[in-house]
Parts: sequence; structure tokens; C-alpha cells
Amino acid sequence: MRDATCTVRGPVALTRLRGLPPSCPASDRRRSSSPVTPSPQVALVAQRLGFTYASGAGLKPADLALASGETAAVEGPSGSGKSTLLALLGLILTPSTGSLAISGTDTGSLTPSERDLLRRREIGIVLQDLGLLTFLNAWENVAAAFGPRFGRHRGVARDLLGDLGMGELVDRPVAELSGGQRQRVAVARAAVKRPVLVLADEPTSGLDPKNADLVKGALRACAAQGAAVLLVTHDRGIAETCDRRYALDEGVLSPVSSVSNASSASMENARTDNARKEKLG
Ligand SMILES: Nc1ncnc2c1ncn2[C@@H]1O[C@H](COP(=O)(O)OP(=O)(O)OP(=O)(O)O)[C@@H](O)[C@H]1O
Repeated sequence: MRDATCTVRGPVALTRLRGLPPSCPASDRRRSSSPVTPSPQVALVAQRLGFTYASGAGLKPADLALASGETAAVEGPSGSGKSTLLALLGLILTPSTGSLAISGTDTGSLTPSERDLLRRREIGIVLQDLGLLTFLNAWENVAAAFGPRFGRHRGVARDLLGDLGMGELVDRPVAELSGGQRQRVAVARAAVKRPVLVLADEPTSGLDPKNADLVKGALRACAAQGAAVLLVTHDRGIAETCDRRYALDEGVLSPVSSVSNASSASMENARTDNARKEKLG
């Protein structure tokens, strides 16, 4: 079983974040030292993490921990808070309560620009609206994850799109791609920097089985390379392959512990989360 408990290293990790030269993303350093070996480090720890909209809806205080290389699926009905959870974990929303550490950095102690920097360097996100740049072509959208001087990342962007069955469409303007093709571009963009954390909102919705399998393969590859991967999904097939499963209902996040084919590891993780919740009251 992976041990996903950790101590949040506020000041030390913050120094590390500030000390990174702009030309050397943390993900690149990981790649150069160990291209495929998963790191045992903790990628994400959320404690009593919550958010309340003016309407009163949102996410009730939730605990969640993911180790590098671990995958998690979050399922729940419309309006249950899935996108809110993803926006919190992706540092898009600032929590109303609780704490969130990404890769050992306590995000609550960061300035807005440091949060942006941490998000750009360590997190890959596939949002529901995808957020692609329609004036760029497919590979440019993927490479744009590296920032304004993205041309030097042309090769890796094109290769990744090829892995996703988009080899013949790499030069096609995004405006001329189908919804499913755009979805694969968004997944490639989230994965291309080998982030510590990959978040995806319904990454296989609208895809035919063959292309859904390509997307699942790309996300599995992210985990194999050491990313923690958290998906919001209604796809039972993809959820059942994840190390952990969670249900969200009316803003309450709970581990799913009665999954028929869940591995003993994920069952144990669910029990650990429950125990942690009880401890925290
Ligand atoms: N900007 C907002 N202001 C007020 N309430 C909001 C806002 N955004 C979302 N909500 C409410 O918060 C709750 C959770 O919304 P959220 O979008 O996280 O749900 P979801 O599970 O992602 O839904 P879906 O599956 O339909 O995308 C809902 O009741 C929603 O109406």
C-alpha cells in the first residue's frame, strides 16, 4: 500500500519554489534525473479543504491525499461540487476553509503570483470548456503549456499528439478540429510538462471507445511517469481502474469503499481517509 500521509513543508518548499530558475521547470528536472521511475513522494494533501459560494453551495470541508503515481476518480451527480473540487485543487479557486499542499508546498502561504507559478509548473488541468487557443494549431496549443517561447517544444508536443491518435492533425488549426479531437489536444497539453498533478474534468466524455482508450492510456502514462492523477468522471470503466474512488454528493466528498473489484490497496486507502477524517473530527 502506498503511504500518502505527509508533513507539509511550508517555508522550505516555498524557498524551493522561489529558487527555481524560470528556464528550468521542476518537471524538467524530474525528467532528467528519472525519466520513468515513479517517485514515492506525496503530490497533494488537502485537509478540511472547502469552498462556499454566495449561494451557500460548494464543497464541504474535505480530506484528500494523493501520492505520486496514484490515480483517483471522483464521481457524483450534476451540481454535487466536482468542478469546484477540481478548481480548488488546480489553484483556480482560493479555499474558504482548510489547507492544500501541492508537492510539499503549502499553497495557503503563497502570494497570487506564486500560486500562478506553482500551477503552471506543477499542475496540468483539463477543464470542461478545454480552454484551447483557437488561433493556434494543435501542436502549438500543446507546446503553449511551456509558455510564450513554445517553439522549442514542438517535437515533444507533436509526439504526444501522435500517441493520442492525432498524428495527422498536429498542424490543423484547433478551430477546425472536432470536439473529441480538441479534447485530446487538451489532455496532451495537460500532460506535456510531466506535471506533479494532473486534474481532468470528464476527459473521455464525448469520445468513441477507441479514442477514449487513447486518452485513458495517456493519463495512465502520466501516472507511470510519477504524476498523481485525479479525474472527475462518469465513466465507470475508467473509475474502476483508479487506485482510489470518491463520491461527491451535495458537496460532501466520501471515499468509495464498497467497490466490488477495488484493489485491496484502494480499499486500504479509503479506510485510511476515513480514519483521518474521524481523527480530525
Ligand atoms: N459561481 C457560482 N456561484 C454560485 N453557486 C455556484 C457557482 N458555481 C457553482 N455553483 C453551485 O455550486 C454547486 C456545485 O457546482 P459544481 O459546478 O462544482 O458542480 P458539478 O458537480 O461540477 O456539476 P456538473 O456535473 O453539472 O458540472 C452547485 O450547486 C452550483 O449551482
